[in-house]
Amino acid sequence: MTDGIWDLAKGEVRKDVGTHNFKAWIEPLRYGAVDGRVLQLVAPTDFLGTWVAQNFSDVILRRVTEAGCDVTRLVCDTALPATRAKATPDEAAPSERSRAESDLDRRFTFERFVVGKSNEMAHAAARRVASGAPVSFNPLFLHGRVGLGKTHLMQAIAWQLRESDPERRVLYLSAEQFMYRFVQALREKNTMDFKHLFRSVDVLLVDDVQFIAGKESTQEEFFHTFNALVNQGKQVVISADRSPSEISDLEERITSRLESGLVVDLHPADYELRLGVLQQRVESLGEHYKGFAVEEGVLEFLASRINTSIRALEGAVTRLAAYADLLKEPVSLAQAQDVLSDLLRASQKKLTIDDIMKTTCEHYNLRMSDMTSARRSRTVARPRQMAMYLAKKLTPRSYPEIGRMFGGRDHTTVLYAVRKIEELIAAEPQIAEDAELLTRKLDG
Ligand SMILES: Nc1ncnc2c1ncn2[C@@H]1O[C@H](COP(=O)(O)OP(=O)(O)OP(=O)(O)O)[C@@H](O)[C@H]1O
Repeated sequence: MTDGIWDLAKGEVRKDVGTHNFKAWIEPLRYGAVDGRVLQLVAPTDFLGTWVAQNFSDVILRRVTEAGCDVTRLVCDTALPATRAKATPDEAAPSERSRAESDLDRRFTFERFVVGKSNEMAHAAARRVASGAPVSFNPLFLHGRVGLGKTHLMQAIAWQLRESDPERRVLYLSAEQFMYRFVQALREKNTMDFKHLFRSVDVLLVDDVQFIAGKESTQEEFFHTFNALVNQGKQVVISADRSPSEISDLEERITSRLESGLVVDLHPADYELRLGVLQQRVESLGEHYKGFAVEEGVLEFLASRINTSIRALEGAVTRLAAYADLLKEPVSLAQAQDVLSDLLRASQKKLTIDDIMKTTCEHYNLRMSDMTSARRSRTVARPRQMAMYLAKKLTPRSYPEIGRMFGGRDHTTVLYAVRKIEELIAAEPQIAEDAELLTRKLDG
């Protein structure tokens, strides 16, 4: 490719993005090089480069390809990466790596997000923000343990907002990148540019905000950026691995600011959601690995056994797909257990009898002391038997051990309780439902 092709493509990009965007973001770019199918453009500042890569990649790549140079990825840096052709991915220049990380992931869209009970609130709030309607809660704060879909939802918001209005300035970045850029601006003594650029966005999405806890000047800058945007009625979306009040080393004023909008929790995925994600992954991997299939019961088994994170579920399916590709036949349950044995072991939940007692008490509205007391009234005795039954079913504890934990009871009492509940499950729908519900709650 030559400068000429870039000039040609630029003219078309201008039509796509409008004069305002063109002047602000595209005009300052210089043609760098084409390396394989990677187009390298040179940006005057780091921020501008990130912005272009995040907001205009698609249109630039399309127009350059139409102009005669087939490219599939855009890198926008302040300088040309040194002879990358020979570098392995691990050796690629650091700026190259951080640029790649700053791009939105194509897979993280609403279409590919499976909704279940545990994430429906977060999904609904994200959809609301992504609709682009006037802000009703600011910020939207999403939190949850690792791998439950925070980044996916944040990026889905960014994709949709950009798609519905390419003029809208939507910036997604991790808190770490925010800090990195801020420190760089300090070093290069251009904090004014930094402030101006961050404050001119329409929507700011900052992922993993717990990262800036304890980092004083970054927190300070983040706080001012945040306030400036919220005061102008610009939408802010934040994510973290815990709720604002649980992030230690975060200044009090920031915590209360973060709590001032809508705080939504992504809960660990329940069985149905896990199964839904597995089915979706098998379907989408089937497009790459022709004929990839698993035998009946395999996904149900994995959904019941892998309950750590959705990321772990995805990893499991990817591994099965690679295996099936070698095998050229549907994966059986025994093969899946074998191929994923390490994952299955790591996911085995260490459920305690205390957990079981607690959940059972919550369900029947009893006190923990009722589990170990000598009271025999039906309202207490039946739930206690249920808890014993669950303890036997869901933990490796023996009858005598369970008896000891339930207030020093004899092992025959536990044996009787287990049999009794089994009988009742077969005879009384209400008991069967209780047992099912509690098992789900405890076993993920
Ligand atoms: N509901 C869902 N439907 C489909 N895929 C999902 C869902 N939730 C999570 N995933 C997938 O699981 C993986 C992990 O999700 P994501 O990166 O969003 O997690 P996270 O909560 O941001 O975790 P971390 O804090 O580790 O960054 C991603 O590949 C994502 O696409």
